[in-house]
Amino acid sequence: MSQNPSNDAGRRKPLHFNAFVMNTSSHIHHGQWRRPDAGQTEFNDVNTWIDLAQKLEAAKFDAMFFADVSGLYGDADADFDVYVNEGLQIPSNDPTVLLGALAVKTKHIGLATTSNVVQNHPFNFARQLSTLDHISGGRIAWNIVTGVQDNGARNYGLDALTDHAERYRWADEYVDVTFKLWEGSWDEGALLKDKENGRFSDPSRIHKIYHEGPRYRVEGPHLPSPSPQRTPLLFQAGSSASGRAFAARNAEAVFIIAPSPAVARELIADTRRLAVEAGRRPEDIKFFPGLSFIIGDTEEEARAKAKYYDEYVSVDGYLAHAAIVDKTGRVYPPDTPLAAVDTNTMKGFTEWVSKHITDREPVVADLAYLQAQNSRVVGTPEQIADKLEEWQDAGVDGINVINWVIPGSFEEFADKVLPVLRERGLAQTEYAEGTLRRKLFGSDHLNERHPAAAYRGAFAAGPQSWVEADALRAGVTSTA
Ligand SMILES: Cc1cc2nc3c(=O)[nH]c(=O)nc-3n(C[C@H](O)[C@H](O)[C@H](O)COP(=O)(O)O)c2cc1C
Repeated sequence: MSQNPSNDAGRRKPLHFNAFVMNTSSHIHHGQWRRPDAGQTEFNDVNTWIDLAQKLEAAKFDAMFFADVSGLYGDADADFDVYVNEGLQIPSNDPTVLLGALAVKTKHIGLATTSNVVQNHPFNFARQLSTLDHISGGRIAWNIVTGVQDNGARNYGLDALTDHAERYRWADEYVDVTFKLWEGSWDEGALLKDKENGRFSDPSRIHKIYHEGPRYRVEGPHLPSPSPQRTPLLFQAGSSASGRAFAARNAEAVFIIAPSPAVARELIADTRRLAVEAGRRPEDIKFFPGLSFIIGDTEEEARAKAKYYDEYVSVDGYLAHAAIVDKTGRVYPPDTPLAAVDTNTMKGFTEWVSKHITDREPVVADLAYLQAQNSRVVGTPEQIADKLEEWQDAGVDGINVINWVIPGSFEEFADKVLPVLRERGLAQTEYAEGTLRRKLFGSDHLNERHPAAAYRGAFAAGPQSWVEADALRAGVTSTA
């Protein structure tokens, strides 16, 4: 679908801006934590995050987006010295827990956490996010990830990272359980708080879900009552064929790393096409590339700053982060041609990079190069605004702003770039009222085209015991 980024008056539509962060010292731009102005070394201190969240809210960022991992990157059995030396996502703290603190210290900004299907049982996870959605007044988003680390899988009792296609089947069942709990278990009006008649809730409007699948058996009901959004806003970040199909069915926002607006355009068009095939509309999914900015009042100043940032670059760090392992968990050397890579990890990212480097043989080190160089925009606020217009013309709806240092990168972006973007209509000046989903899509709840909506009101007429549930499933199986 072609996007029309301008409104009737010819002004640009605002892009959404997320601050992309991680509860650790070295997230994306490795080595920068050594800079004197880098505050991310103090990530254990909750005030680092509260201060940042409040600054971002004052600047009208749409959301704070926390990445997360379940273990270490790299070779499954090699030493992990490089990660520890670099502070590369170890030590790191749980973002979902942190959101509880940020929720009470902010009022408007969206709060997105990343959680891998391996790390938490869906019943417990659904309860945690409902609780956070209550605490925050409906500002929670979930970045659904399936994990990319062997070590992350081994931390949860598996021998190795689950096969790529199977990970997405796992994610399908995982989200299915959460959708049943969030959307179907409690009907509207079930919560009474009727002091006179002594009825807290209405049992006829609260349902067990009797979910049974290959990995999970969950009876329900959901323990929390419905939170403002019920289902949190759903982010996703995979871009392989299975990843795009999963996003097309389930995601409301997709985080992409694209080497150029042209590649983003292709990826977006394809995912939107798949969304339509899945019964949704192209505009039901918003796309966010990750970009970082080096901002100068003049071009010379911006270039000089880039040189200074480069002095702190850790090549070892970028290579270690981009390390791609084969299916037995062994790291490919950086000069391995991408055509020779057979991986279970970042399949989509690897495929899209190989497809779009056409002037030479793409190699594993190009993945590190892309993170380090291609995602950065160096220039004056006006030049940055021009670049963002190019991304918007390619169909993106917002930007995940990747930081070099905390809080400086976001302060600079807020002070220097956002005013120029606002003049062009490219950034919001005020928050819209209501939940995060209402701010982005105009309604508190998932729209009726989303698969989770099918569970609304579905369980009153459904099975009322495991015996009935099993019989129903057996019937469905035998007629299938
Ligand atoms: C931009 C981007 C950000 C991601 N962030 C995370 C993350 O924070 N935690 C995580 O476990 N995986 C993360 N991933 C991994 C994806 O969720 C996914 O598991 C991976 O890309 C493999 O899926 P694919 O082959 O479909 O792309 C990210 C991937 C991309 C492209």
